[in-house]
Amino acid sequence: MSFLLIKNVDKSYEKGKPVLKDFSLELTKGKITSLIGESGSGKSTLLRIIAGTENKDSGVVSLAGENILGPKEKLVPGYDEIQLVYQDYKLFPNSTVSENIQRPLLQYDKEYRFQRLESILTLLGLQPFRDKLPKELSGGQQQKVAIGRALSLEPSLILLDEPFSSLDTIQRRELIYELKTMFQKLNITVLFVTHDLDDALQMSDSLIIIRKGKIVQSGDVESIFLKPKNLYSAKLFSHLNAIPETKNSYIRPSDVSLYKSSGLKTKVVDKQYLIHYNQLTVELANGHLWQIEDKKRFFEVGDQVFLKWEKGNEISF
Ligand SMILES: Nc1ncnc2c1ncn2[C@@H]1O[C@H](COP(=O)(O)OP(=O)(O)OP(=O)(O)O)[C@@H](O)[C@H]1O
Repeated sequence: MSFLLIKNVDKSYEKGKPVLKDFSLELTKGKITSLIGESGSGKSTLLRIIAGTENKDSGVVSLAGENILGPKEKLVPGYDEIQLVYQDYKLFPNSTVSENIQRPLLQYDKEYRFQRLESILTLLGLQPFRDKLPKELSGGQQQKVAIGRALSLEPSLILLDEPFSSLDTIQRRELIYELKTMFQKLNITVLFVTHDLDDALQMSDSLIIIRKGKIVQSGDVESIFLKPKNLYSAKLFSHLNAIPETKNSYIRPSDVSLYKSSGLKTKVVDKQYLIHYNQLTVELANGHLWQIEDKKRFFEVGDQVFLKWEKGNEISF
């Protein structure tokens, strides 16, 4: 049964310029889902509508059967059980870590507040920083405080709006792993919005791809990778090489094998040293350029290289 239900939601800020178009989506309880889309595709608008802090023009959003209303329909916008975490943390700069985390709990009694605070500090490994100010913490630690603050109200749905964008790769990987494990343990439903496929895949196996306010494809990562519905979904995962004399057939660089003699004849025009292979740009007889992976780091610029791939690995639309 779906826990979060979004049905036929439309939203535009300006007449004739829809940001979300007949948008529908269902999430099951306790599942982490990544939503990926380029800048301006409507991701943040969608999250604000789900959180009840943005009005929609039409459609329905419900959580566990309860309709989520926008600011126009609800006196105090937002819901305790739905928490939105932003890229820029939005911490109170003059409040300590503990004060920031407890902030949403001010109307609760002292004992509950203290108990929530201690469990969150422990859960997120923030005990050593409890009396520090945000500016004394790293970006990753500040984001953990923001997530701790969101968790203080025991939400059942967490919406993450590009929360790792300002962190470096190592910090990001570590934090994503830590949070993913924690969300699973707490059985919290998470919708993680990003424009970075790597981050999306680190966080979950379930992916929604949106473009210009519409879902382009959704499902488990492997099935989207193996059977992308369109060029946009396919290109999110890797470069695509257009196969000559076909209409819309492509092959991924990782599926191409390199030979010294037989196969599709090409010439190396550029070589780039990458961590696991040399990335070669090769020119085909028709003048088209392909990208391929030289895992043995054998070929040099100017060499002839012949290419083959297994039948069935082509991606066709
Ligand atoms: N409050 C607003 N008022 C007017 N236009 C807005 C508002 N918020 C967003 N928009 C416009 O709606 C479109 C979608 O924006 P949105 O922030 O939802 O996309 P996004 O996918 O989250 O983009 P990004 O990754 O850059 O944050 C953009 O064209 C944006 O300029």
